[in-house]
Amino acid sequence: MTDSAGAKPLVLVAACALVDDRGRVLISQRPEGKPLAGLWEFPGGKLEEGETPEHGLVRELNEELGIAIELTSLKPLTFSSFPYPDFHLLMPIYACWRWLGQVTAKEGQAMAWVSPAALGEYAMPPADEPLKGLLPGLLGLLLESAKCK
Ligand SMILES: Nc1nc2c([nH]c(=O)n2[C@H]2C[C@H](O)[C@@H](COP(=O)(O)OP(=O)(O)OP(=O)(O)O)O2)c(=O)[nH]1
Ligand SMILES: [Mg+2]
Repeated sequence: MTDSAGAKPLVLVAACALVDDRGRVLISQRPEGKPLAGLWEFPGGKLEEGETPEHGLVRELNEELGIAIELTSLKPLTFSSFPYPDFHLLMPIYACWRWLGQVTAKEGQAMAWVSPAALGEYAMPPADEPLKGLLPGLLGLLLESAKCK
């Protein structure tokens, strides 16, 4: 097996589908100079040492978007596990319907609010490809089964 256990570092990234009152999700474009530049992703980033996924995501969304989120507003949605050439990505993805403040591109990134059904029109990292088809149904299920808003 080429992708044997322990061969590559495991990188933990937490990401979030922020959902607005029209049911659209926020994606942002990875800037020039970063790996996977130009691709559209869910806001979030690498966890720091000792950080839980929820705390890391609250920090990242504040840094990247200037918003404040309560830990309990982050609803686990699904995850991605993907073998990049240099590392293995493990990325829990949350959904969030509630935040404080105006969503602002703090790092100059391009942003778009898109219908979950239209995610297929955007070029996203390979780790996100399976999510495109899953998200509309998963968000609907989560909304039906829990008080998310
Ligand atoms: N945030 C995010 N990262 C993703 C997604 N899909 C995906 O493969 N990734 C990968 C790209 C990167 O290898 C990694 C995130 O790393 P990053 O460098 O953007 O992390 P960061 O926001 O902490 O940025 P930095 O401080 O390291 O510059 O996860 C996604 O939907 N959202
Ligand atoms: Mg990031």
